[in-house]
Amino acid sequence: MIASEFHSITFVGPSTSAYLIVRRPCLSALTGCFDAVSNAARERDCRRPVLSETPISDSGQFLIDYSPSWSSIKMRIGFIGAGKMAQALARGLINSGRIGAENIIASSPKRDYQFIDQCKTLGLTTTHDNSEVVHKSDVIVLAVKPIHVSKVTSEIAPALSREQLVVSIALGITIRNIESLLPTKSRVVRVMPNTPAVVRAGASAFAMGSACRDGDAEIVKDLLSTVGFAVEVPEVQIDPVTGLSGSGPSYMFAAIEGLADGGVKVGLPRDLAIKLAAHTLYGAAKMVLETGVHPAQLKDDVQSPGGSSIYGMHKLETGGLKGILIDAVEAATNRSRATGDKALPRDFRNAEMEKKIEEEKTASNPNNQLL
Ligand SMILES: NC(=O)C1=CN([C@@H]2O[C@H](COP(=O)(O)OP(=O)(O)OC[C@H]3O[C@@H](n4cnc5c(N)ncnc54)[C@H](OP(=O)(O)O)[C@@H]3O)[C@@H](O)[C@H]2O)C=CC1
Ligand SMILES: O=C(O)[C@@H]1CCC=N1
Repeated sequence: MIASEFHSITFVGPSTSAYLIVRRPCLSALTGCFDAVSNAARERDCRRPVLSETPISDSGQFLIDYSPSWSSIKMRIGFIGAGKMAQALARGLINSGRIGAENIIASSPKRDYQFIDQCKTLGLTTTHDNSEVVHKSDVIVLAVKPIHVSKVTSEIAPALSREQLVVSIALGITIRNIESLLPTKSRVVRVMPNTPAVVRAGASAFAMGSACRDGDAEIVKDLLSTVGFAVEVPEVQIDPVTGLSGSGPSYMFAAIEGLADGGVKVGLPRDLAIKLAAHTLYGAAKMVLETGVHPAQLKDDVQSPGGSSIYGMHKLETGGLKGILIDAVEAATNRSRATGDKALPRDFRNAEMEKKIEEEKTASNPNNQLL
């Protein structure tokens, strides 16, 4: 807790609100007082506190409301790396109306104007200085390729405080590794999102680091739920999530393309074929989610005896459709695991890891290229 930011808490009424005197109206002020506030809240059987957006008096008095979610806090989000996934998340968050573009900053080393133009179109603040992102953010998203993680963590470490949450979306890099690269007790969360976050139809899983506080999982879930489905998982499941939903949009785009090619082959115009294919995947996914019926049953409902779809299905199974999908998820999961191991600085590897990395190099990645 930063003493200069925290003055006192006075409870008002039985359970739903209190006054907190702080000097700065930002999340760090609230999270800085978090222990005191949550202890007081727990005693009163209250839920997570939310700070009012504006002072209710000239003396820096803010209202804490215990009933709503964290979403009304003015959270500042910083992206280290402003590539495809960072932009998808930023665009999804902004389009939700929950986070203003003025509260998002993104950094990239590129001094050409493409990155700046893309971010400016979104209304984001941009910088080439990663520490500036840290200075201006409550939540810092590491959105760089795995090979750049150790470099950017060493750059941001001196500027980082325990009041900030570090969210890594980097392929394969473990929480333990990121924690080792940052100051002791840094609050680290590992997230695997996917690009449909851009249209707020993402699927993300997250795992909490060892120094995270009560309430951090809610902050992350709240943010990710703004751009789609979000679920907390044990970290051991993050590589499998990467193989399935993190990488999955690419499989599904290929499926749409393939279905559309089929449509074109049998005489449909290309643009119509793409629309029909996309709506078909969208509708099938929506049915699974909204009916709760097992996909095998929904598939059977389409296939009349001797009808067209069982003929199509026979072709797909002759080609091993489900087996290929299983192989794809498994291969991508293994690639995620191996990438994380290889991207570790040598100091963090042990003999067992080195052996696994060497085996993986020879078996499945003869060129051993890092991403
Ligand atoms: N794309 C996807 O669908 C998903 C990606 N991810 C993960 O997200 C991370 C980013 O992926 P993605 O957005 O696709 O990749 P991109 O290459 O599009 O973005 C990476 C960004 O990081 C920037 N960068 C490189 N070095 C630094 C540095 N030292 N400081 C700050 N920024 C730097 C790059 O700039 P420059 O272009 O100048 O090199 C680029 O803008 C990866 O770890 C990936 O595995 C996770 C889930 C899904
Ligand atoms: O392929 C990649 O590197 C990233 C990770 C998950 C999806 N895309």
